Amino acid sequence: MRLIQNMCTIAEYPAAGSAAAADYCLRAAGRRLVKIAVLGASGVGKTALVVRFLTKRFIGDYERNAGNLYTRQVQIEGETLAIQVQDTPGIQVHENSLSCNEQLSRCIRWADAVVIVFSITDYKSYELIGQLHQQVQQLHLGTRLPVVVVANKADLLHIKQVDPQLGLQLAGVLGCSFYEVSVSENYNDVYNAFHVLCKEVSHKQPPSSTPEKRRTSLIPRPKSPNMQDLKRRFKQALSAKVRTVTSV
Ligand SMILES: Nc1nc2c(ncn2[C@@H]2O[C@H](COP(=O)(O)OP(=O)(O)OP(=O)(O)O)[C@@H](O)[C@H]2O)c(=O)[nH]1
Repeated sequence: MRLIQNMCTIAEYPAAGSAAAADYCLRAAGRRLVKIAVLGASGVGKTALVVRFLTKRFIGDYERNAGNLYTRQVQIEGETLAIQVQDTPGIQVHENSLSCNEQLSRCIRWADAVVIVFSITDYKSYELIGQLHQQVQQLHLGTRLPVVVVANKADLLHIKQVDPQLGLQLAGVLGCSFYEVSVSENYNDVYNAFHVLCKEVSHKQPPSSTPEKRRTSLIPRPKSPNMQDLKRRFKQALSAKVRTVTSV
């Protein structure tokens, strides 16, 4: 959708180079960077969620998502953080096994935090959560990546297939935070889900150095003059002058 593409899109499903360049720019501006991947089955409202968070607006229809990366700044506990949000293409399930392609694995590895979305109107999307969480853990062995489980489309109670309570229980078992939201009807819950994630990541990261400090460390200090060399050159200059005077 045009609106989405005009927003602060950095790259289409970033190749390692472009994502690294974007990271570099943000970090060079002295901002701490929080990278969030949004995962879930197709049609659960991932793009709608990301766009709602970034623009506060709900837009009904989107083209099928190819995976866009967006950036913006947020205030967390008085500090301005740069955040990047990676929207991912809907995940396909084949015979109950999750096919996690290379793009998706790269995206999970890249992330500092993950939002796993399901729709209360789609039981299969709920069943995917455990598998997605497992993928995240496998790709971040030895670290506990902050994960939020989001149950979306809370406004569609009349066609609900999953009791949001189940989502809450599962999130508890997996050790994740849980938010029940209606992207179409409520901005605050969406904001809170991302906010809590940013806070968790920022608490884990070391504080950033100021841009001023960075700049000074990048510019090499001039070498102190070599006194022996200066003396030698001075003597040479003097003797040349004497020679010129004698020859006159
Ligand atoms: N009623 C209602 N509809 C929603 C809500 N969130 C998203 N939708 C609709 O659900 C449909 C799918 O939303 P998308 O954001 O495109 O879903 P996605 O997960 O990005 O889909 P893929 O690109 O296929 O992965 C769209 O028609 C949205 O308008 C919600 O909270 N309530």
